[in-house]
Amino acid sequence: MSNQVIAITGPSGFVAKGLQTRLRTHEGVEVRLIPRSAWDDVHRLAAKLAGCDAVLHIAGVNRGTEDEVRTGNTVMAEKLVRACEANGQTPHVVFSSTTQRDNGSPYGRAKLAAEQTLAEWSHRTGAPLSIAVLPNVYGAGCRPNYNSVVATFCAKLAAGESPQIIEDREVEFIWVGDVAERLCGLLADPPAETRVTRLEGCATLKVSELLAKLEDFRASFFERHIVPDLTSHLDATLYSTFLSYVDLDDHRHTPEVKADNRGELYEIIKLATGGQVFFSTTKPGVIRGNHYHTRKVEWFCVLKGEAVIRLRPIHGGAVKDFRVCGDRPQFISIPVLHTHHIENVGSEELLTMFWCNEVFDQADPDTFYDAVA
Ligand SMILES: Cc1cn([C@H]2C[C@H](O)[C@@H](COP(=O)(O)OP(=O)(O)O[C@H]3O[C@@H](C)[C@H](O)[C@@H](O)[C@H]3O)O2)c(=O)[nH]c1=O
Repeated sequence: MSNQVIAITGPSGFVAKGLQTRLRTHEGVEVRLIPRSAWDDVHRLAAKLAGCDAVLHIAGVNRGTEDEVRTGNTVMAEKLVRACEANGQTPHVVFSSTTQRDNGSPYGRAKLAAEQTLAEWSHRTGAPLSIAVLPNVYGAGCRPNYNSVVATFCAKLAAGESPQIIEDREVEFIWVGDVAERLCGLLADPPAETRVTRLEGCATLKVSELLAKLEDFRASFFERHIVPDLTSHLDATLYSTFLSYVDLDDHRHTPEVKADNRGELYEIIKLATGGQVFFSTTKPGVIRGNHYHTRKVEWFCVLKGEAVIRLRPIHGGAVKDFRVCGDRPQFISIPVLHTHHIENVGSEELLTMFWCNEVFDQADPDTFYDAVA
């Protein structure tokens, strides 16, 4: 795609923004944004499109009166064709259509008619045409209360409101980043004949299942302060989408301080599947620990100060010393059934970061006192 001029219609929409984000990484590609105002006059549109190698035609109207939906889809395709004809150009057009193209709704009919207009032009002129059929797209930046249940639910939940299930049907979802990747893939491979590509979503969920997931994200973020299980692509992208709707003022988290005469301890990052990250301060000369675990593993990393970490197998064996200092951070992993402690041997406060594979549970801490030496 290098040295190509690529026009994007509907550039303020979130799918188009996802494409712009992705195309930024392609060196030598010039992206030309076609604003809505250009569509008022075919000659102005033609001037904007002149010299373009490809057009990512993303602009469209998804909701509105029948007339608005027709004008915003079918008539736009007609204007695109006329503008290309006025320029005598045959750019590769990548058109974003919808899985609703076959459902007979005004929107579906308008999209299908737009496809047909473009296909007829492509057939007549030899211009390459790629039609991408998209399921329900979600991602950061999608306007709530418009045409995305994910955006509407995320915005409401993040604002402390309760979304309503209007129709609990199954919906196929695709993440905007995947749409951008797939559309760029089509863009890079102009077809000889009109090509219709159905973009598969990453999951199909009932609206109630989606709401349950997002409600869990809300509770884990605002109440439990824990990162949920993000192992699946759907959950990872839905979670990042949800967080993008959270007011920036709500992104500050203040952990509880657990202080005693040894220093302070803060649990900072808790992960439903990955345990927790925490850190402590330790006063000079003070020892923390002198305990072992039967199932938990921990990693220690001194970030500032000087320390000795000592381990001893509880069923017999010598004490092992690790001298560590913040000037050259190193992780020491602590095996189970090894009693251990950390001693601040420096003259200043010690700052240590820890990871444990379990979130600390006061009712079941798996921590047993046994002095190392
Ligand atoms: C917004 C919202 C939706 N819903 C339901 C209604 C629908 O059955 C389902 C999905 O609704 P939406 O995401 O609004 O839209 P949708 O799935 O009907 O349509 C979407 O699908 C794509 C294929 C189209 O191309 C897009 O343009 C988009 O409109 O969620 C609720 O129950 N509560 C709500 O608050």
